[in-house]
Amino acid sequence: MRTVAVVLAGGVGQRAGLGMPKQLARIAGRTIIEHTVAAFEAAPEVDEIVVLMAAGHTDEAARLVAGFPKVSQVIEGGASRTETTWRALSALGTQECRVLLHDAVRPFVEPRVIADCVAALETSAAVMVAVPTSDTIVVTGGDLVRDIPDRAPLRRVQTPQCFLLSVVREAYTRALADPAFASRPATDDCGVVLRYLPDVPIRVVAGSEHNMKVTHPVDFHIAEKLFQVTASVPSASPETLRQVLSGRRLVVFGDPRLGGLAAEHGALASCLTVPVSDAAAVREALAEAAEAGPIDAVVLGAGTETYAEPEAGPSDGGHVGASTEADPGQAEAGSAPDVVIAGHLGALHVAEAALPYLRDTHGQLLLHAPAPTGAAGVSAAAAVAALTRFLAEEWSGHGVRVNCVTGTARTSLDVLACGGTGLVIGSG
Ligand SMILES: Nc1ccn([C@@H]2O[C@H](COP(=O)(O)OP(=O)(O)OP(=O)(O)O)[C@@H](O)[C@H]2O)c(=O)n1
Ligand SMILES: C[C@](O)(CO)[C@H](O)COP(=O)(O)O
Repeated sequence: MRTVAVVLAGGVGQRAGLGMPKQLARIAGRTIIEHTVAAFEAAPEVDEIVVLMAAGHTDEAARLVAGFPKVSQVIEGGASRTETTWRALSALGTQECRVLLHDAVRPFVEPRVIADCVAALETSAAVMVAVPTSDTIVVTGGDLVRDIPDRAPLRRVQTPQCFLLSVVREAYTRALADPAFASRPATDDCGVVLRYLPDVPIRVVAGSEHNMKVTHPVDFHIAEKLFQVTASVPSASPETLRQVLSGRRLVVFGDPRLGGLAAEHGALASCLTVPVSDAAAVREALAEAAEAGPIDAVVLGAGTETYAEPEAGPSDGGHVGASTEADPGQAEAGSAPDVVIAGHLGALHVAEAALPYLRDTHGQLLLHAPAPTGAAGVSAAAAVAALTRFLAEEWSGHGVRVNCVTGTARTSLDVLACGGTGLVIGSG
């Protein structure tokens, strides 16, 4: 039986107050709806994704999700969440399937939650995701407290809410035929099943505190921070790496290991050993590399391993390897530590020089952040992370992705292959 994830993005986001649907707001360089669709695209249990989008924004949604092969339809949503769900159910045809109804504005849904939901559908026709409440919940009447229910069995409800199609469709058919439903609509899909098919048990799967719903203005700040601390990339398979890298031209400043590893997967990698603290030298080197053909990715290498040599004393802030700085003594004695000069300034120089080439190929810039050790390392790493997020946002208009990594050459390849932007992997 196929499993279809339905991403409900039909709302207008009134409470968020952006003046546009909040699912189109960017967090960590990507719209919320893209993050959410990406979560289901990556879930092996999901075969197909159907997107329901607010009226007037379906073309934009279709453009945003065009790169996700599992997306089969982008449909206009309804005036209420219930109506949007009904449109989705109507679009799914008559053949039985598993349906995962998910709020587009819950972009942090975790692989474990999706897997648990699909597994629970093996034995239950209706599945809800929920977490215990850490607040005391009260029942009010006017401005008075009427009751304080026992907190232990209370749960806060999340999505996805998952069903066999025939079951959820029957519940909605009954609800829409009931004149009382319009005056007291359900706030979630399990509520429709509970009210109209009370004999169908609804299984509860443990949700996650990360699976927040972006609803109010403050949630954008929380979500941005959550993306920063939870960012990770899956380990790409050799087939994926070959698919992504084969025939692609990579220019790597420093880090010959990364260039070599990329070449093993079919990339055409050029490793440049120019001093990245010299903006003109970086520009010239890239111009020369571009003579050989379009550039798909530019990497500022020489990260962790080069900066965090154990023998580097705190006085010099770590040294920059010869692979990045042809002449490590280039940075003037007594000036900023090399880790700042090559790590931060080098990132600025490489980014500035790379944009014209990456714009042409809709390519990717990958910056290696210095290891966040010592005052110089910590501040340089933070600067490169902030630069990454800023450029990811700014360059998304050019179709150029920007990511940052502190880690091994292999992790860098995973980041190059992951399709994300604005990611800071391996440090905050
Ligand atoms: N007519 C609607 C209303 C809501 N939703 C979706 O249901 C999810 C949860 O709804 P909510 O947070 O209330 O989103 P909005 O309706 O956009 O927000 P608001 O109520 O503040 O306007 C969102 O992904 C939203 O896009 C939908 O598909 N169709
Ligand atoms: C479905 C839901 O996310 C479960 O908590 C919630 O009920 C949606 O409510 P909203 O008012 O449409 O955001």
